[in-house]
Amino acid sequence: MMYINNLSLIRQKKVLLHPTSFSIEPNKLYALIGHNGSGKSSLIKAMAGEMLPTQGSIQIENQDLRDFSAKRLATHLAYLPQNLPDAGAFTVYELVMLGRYPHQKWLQKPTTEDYAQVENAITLTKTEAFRNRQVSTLSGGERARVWLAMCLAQQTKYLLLDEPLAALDVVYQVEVLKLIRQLVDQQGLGVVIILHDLNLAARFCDEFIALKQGQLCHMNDVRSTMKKEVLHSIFGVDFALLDHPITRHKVAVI
Ligand SMILES: Nc1ncnc2c1ncn2[C@@H]1O[C@H](COP(=O)(O)OP(=O)(O)OP(=O)(O)O)[C@@H](O)[C@H]1O
Repeated sequence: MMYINNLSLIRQKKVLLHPTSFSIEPNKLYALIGHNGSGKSSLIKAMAGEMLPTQGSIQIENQDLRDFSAKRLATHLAYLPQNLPDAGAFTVYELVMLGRYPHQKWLQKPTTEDYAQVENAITLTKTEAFRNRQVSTLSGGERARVWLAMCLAQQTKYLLLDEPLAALDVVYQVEVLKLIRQLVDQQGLGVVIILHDLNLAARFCDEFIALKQGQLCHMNDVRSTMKKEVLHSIFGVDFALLDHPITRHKVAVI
């Protein structure tokens, strides 16, 4: 389990996150939603240990995040930031292999397990076709899948993904969500994913976590979230709910 205990974030006198408590279970896929600027990236950064809490704490497997070395933390959780870093001259294969770093010993060559996990991550994300290309030469969507492959190669219990679909075409948006759903169901991962598409979130996720002006304003399952009054309370606009054969709930802003 991952526990967020009374966490608040203040930067330059601005409250990014008011005191917030909730927990993340393995075997569940959580959609983190809310307006632009509501604090989603800040919260996920803090959960990844990339932003220090102003107050409160985050615990993973009953230990405070601040007590983990960066390397050991990276064996528990993988974080995909919204703005992907420059991968320099790395090839796709080399970048995905970097995901194995937390499992490797100092100056040790990759093990059979490392090679196997890299192959698996490349296959799952359908990035074989450009495995030997430099990451910098890839399209935005291809690059996003490669960084996801690096996170998967890390083989962690928790995945924290900040808008991983933003650069993907409609086909890959669904492909990636199907893959993440499969990892949750078959390998028991706990995944938090920032999404703006409520229909995709309703189709693939188990729970919604909603922020509004730095406040956790709602956390509940899909059925309890996909209601006009709940969505109105989160986003402040009117929604129509339409029947849809696959998603069960189809949302339209009106
Ligand atoms: N280090 C910082 N110092 C001051 N303000 C910050 C800092 N980081 C974020 N903010 C502000 O905090 C608010 C929340 O930012 P955050 O990136 O968490 O929002 P978000 O919900 O992820 O938004 P989006 O959907 O646009 O990505 C924004 O108003 C942002 O400008």
